[in-house]
Amino acid sequence: MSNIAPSATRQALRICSRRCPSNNFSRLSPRASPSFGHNGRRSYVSETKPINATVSVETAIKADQKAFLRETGKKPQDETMPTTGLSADTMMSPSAGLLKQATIMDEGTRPIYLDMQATTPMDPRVLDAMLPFMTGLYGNPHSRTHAYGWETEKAVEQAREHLAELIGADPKEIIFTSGATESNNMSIKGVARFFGRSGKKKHIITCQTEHKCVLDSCRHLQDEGFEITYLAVQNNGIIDMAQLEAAIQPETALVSIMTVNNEIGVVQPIEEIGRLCRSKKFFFHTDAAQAVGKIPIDVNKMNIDLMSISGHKIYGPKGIGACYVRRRPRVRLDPIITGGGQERGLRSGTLAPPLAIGIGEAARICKEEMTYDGKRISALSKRLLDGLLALEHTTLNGDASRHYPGCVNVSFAYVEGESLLMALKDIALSSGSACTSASLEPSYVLRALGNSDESAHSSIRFGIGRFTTEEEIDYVLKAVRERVTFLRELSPLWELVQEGIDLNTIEWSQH
Ligand SMILES: Cc1ncc(COP(=O)(O)O)c(C=O)c1O
Ligand code: FES
Repeated sequence: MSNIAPSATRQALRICSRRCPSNNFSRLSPRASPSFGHNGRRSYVSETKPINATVSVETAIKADQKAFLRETGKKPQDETMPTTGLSADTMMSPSAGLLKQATIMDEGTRPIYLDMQATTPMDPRVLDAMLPFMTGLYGNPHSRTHAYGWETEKAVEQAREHLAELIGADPKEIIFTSGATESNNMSIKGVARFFGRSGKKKHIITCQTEHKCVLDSCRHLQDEGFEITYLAVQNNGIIDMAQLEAAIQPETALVSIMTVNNEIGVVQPIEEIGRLCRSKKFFFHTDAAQAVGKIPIDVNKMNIDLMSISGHKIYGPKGIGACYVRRRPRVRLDPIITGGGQERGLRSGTLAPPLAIGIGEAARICKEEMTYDGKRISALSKRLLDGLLALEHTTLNGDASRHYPGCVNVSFAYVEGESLLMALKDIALSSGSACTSASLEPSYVLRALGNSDESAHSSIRFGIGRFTTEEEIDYVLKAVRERVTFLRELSPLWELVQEGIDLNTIEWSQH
């Protein structure tokens, strides 16, 4: 096996040792984790094999890098990073050892990953749980006549239990889907179509800062004759409860308001919304893709009737999600995918057991480690935010206290966000949600907060997660400070501001 073969185990060691001050590699000994050599052959690291407990991560990474260079004969990084101006030597220096080495396809050094709202890296423990179901345990969980089916079904049902435990639900209320997009479509279109059939319940309330998949589901329902209220948000990104109450009609069938916003991290008053919906006797759906596993959620305490969950936002696999659908009082909905009647008839089709088991394991770990992760992420977030706000003309977008700390969205006045992203190529960041980052339009979420186009254009989202380290935050702070200063010095507007000129008083001539 190649010395530098990528493997879940080696990643696990790096990740764990970063989190544990004792550097005790053996604490999280992975079970049989596969390694993939360059020849593509698989081998397993045994569970009991002793792991060198004295090697520091830094040394391990550097040794890996050396082996990589020896084996491939490659230069560490060809020439320079054009936008950072860092030479290959600098990139490989001990301080730049933070830049992770790629574990796939000889990619060389990789940016620091701070885009946790787009997706999270899979926890190696999740991969360990999934692997047997991608190899020997390949039964169809819906097969009732033999052990292959039974063993897979048992594992899938255990995964369902883990998900249910994380949100205080009954396992029977968990429906596996392909992700939060499908869960949102299923909840909103499903409830609307079921109750809209009578012609009496054809009104839905949502909010302008929802994820595109919620807004788009609502647009489709508008085409089918439903009336939708898109609530505005206040300047802090939170909805106004009085406005929500005022929007209610006798025809209202559903309210859909997200728990944590994916662009600015604000947390909506879910418990209050749930109480209001229950008292008015219509259903409450929440897109909790960015909230589940990160902040405590209890579907009963919060009177949530439907909830969307995504696997890849909680250190699980992509392509799997879940929808919580309340049984008492029973939520009725028209299924979108029909056929064999799996998943209580709400989502037909053979389940993907490795993915379902993966999201279940991810949920189990989240429940167990939420307090620990929460404390770490809050401390890192404070360090980052304090450092960023120490730069002049820099502001946090969204409410500072009703806020999930792992999502920090900041506007840097007089700097163009896309230029800053380009200048920060050694850090994986985004100026908004992954699905809209292809377009250079200013974020509709920031616009809904009342931000100007300029402010929305100068915003960057920093996503902190389970495996982010203090060293990474410090690297990011230093890089942002240097490059914001550099870009501002190029800006004529910044020069005017430095001269004490109020830009609002300037009359720009038109050509
Ligand atoms: C708030 C929110 N809802 C829904 C989604 C879509 O989730 P999935 O990728 O699982 O379909 C995302 C992910 O981008 C999200 O952040
Ligand atoms: S080695 Fe310390 S937590 Fe994993």
